[in-house]
Amino acid sequence: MSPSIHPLIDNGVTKGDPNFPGGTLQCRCPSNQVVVALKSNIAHNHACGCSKCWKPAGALFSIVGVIPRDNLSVEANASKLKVVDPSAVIQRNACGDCGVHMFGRIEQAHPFHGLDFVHAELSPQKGWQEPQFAGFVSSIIEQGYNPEGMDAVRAKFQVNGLNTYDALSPPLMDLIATFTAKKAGVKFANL
Ligand SMILES: N[C@@H](CCC(=O)N[C@@H](CSCO)C(=O)NCC(=O)O)C(=O)O
Ligand SMILES: [Zn+2]
Ligand SMILES: [Zn+2]
Repeated sequence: MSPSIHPLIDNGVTKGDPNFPGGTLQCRCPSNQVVVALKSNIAHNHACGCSKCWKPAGALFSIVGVIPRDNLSVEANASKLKVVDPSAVIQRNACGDCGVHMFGRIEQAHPFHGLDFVHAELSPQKGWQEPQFAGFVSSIIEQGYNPEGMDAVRAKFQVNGLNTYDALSPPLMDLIATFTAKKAGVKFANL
């Protein structure tokens, strides 16, 4: 049987609307939901196998994308938000009642500073950017996934048109390396 990666991957990836204007995210409480407004589409949406990103029950992977922090505002029940792990680079603000992560924010100097991490599946609107790749794939082993099943996991992503990486995608890794090089004062040259 093929592994259950995430409902948005298992049933085939649905393309988003390239002109999607944004929408809202809601937590999963039956009442008094935390509501977050997003003023644009997300970017770099990806499946993440790391141990820290929120996943729906039964899923091996999270689906998470980024949005400029200025495009995100909490519209209702902000008082329910709690930072899951204050020592993490990404400060994941979760609903203290239902546990879903509403947004992750980076407050320190970091290549992704200014971008918030969000889960579009918490939105009632359709058209968000579809997942573009799978990152931190090998990290699922750290959470107890049998290493013998990894070929099947990677194959399932490939069948759905998603490349797999054990960190992030090449454009994001290039951003991280550029930030690190600039901080060190490296001068770029066409060697
Ligand atoms: N093996 C570790 C990896 C954790 C990790 O580095 N996660 C990345 C990706 S999260 C979304 O893409 C990261 O940037 N983490 C920073 C943070 O979580 O604060 C594990 O599985 O835990
Ligand atoms: Zn909630
Ligand atoms: Zn992650």
